[in-house]
Amino acid sequence: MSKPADTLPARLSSLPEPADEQTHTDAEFLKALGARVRELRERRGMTRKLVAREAQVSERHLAHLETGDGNVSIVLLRHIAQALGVSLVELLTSEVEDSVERRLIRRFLERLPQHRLEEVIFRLMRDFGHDEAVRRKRVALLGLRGAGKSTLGAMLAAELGVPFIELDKVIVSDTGMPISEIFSLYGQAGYRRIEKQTLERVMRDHTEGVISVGGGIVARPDTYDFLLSSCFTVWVKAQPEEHMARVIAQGDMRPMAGNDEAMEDLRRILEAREPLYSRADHTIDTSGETVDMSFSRLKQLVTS
Ligand SMILES: Nc1ncnc2c1ncn2[C@@H]1O[C@H](COP(=O)(O)OP(=O)(O)OP(=O)(O)O)[C@@H](O)[C@H]1O
Ligand SMILES: O=C(O)C1=C[C@@H](O)[C@@H](O)[C@H](O)C1
Ligand SMILES: [Mg+2]
Repeated sequence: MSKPADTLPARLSSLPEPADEQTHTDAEFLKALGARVRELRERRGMTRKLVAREAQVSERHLAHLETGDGNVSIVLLRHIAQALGVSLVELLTSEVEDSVERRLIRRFLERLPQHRLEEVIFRLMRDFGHDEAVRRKRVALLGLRGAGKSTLGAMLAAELGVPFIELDKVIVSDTGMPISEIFSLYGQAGYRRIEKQTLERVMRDHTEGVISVGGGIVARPDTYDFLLSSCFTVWVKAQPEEHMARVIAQGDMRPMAGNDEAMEDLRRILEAREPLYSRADHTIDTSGETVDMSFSRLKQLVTS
């Protein structure tokens, strides 16, 4: 049997009834939500009229919401969030619950134009996606054909006593088809899809190693960003004429066969990929160098 209220200890009898307490908490919540909407709107320099128009709510309704007097539907709240350029979750999360650091980062990102965000993601992934020490244990060599990735990569792996993985060769062995056949069957897009999956698997399987990747890996931004954020990357570079001479000297007469048109193609590809290859952690220009000279520079770069 329950005790009458007047016999309850003073501490308990002074507490609000559960129903009153709920009403109080709801009112607090609506007030905080309203304040947040207003703050976001003002931070964006948007008038109430503009937000109301974009969210398709009446200005009066929005004013009520901002003062904590209106209890809007979830659908309207979603429209308001969209008009303010935030997610529903962000709208509902009180900044008080956030650390100062998170708030600063969010404000900084809000001020950045959309086109800079991709670069921010890349840098965050590269610098914080993996522990820097872990990332440096996997060295990836990239660059055009004939750059010296296989030659220098094998030497470096032997020197460091780690496995040497040639991504193109792993793909050939997995699929049982030469690269040219994969290209003609599945196209470049198909090859890049396989390349992405293979790279992800190689990264899962190897916490250390030297990896040589195909020159075209830069074609797919997500694969390339993943590579840059998972490995210590070195662009092995050479002059176009030298790329051509080395490939021909190897007896590789694929599309590059010594003619002016192929040379022109090579120059064009190198030029187009230059800004992408330059995103690697380091570059070594092997032009006019012997293999030993380039190797000792690579070794120093990786071990310093
Ligand atoms: N300084 C140098 N550094 C590296 N390789 C050099 C250098 N000078 C000459 N070479 C020669 O260039 C060739 C480079 O071929 P390698 O197969 O290593 O290139 P790759 O970047 O792996 O090309 P691919 O993309 O076709 O696999 C080798 O025959 C190597 O001996
Ligand atoms: O540079 C390129 O575009 C390519 C290089 C090869 O390693 C392969 O990845 C493929 O043949 C494409
Ligand atoms: Mg190679």
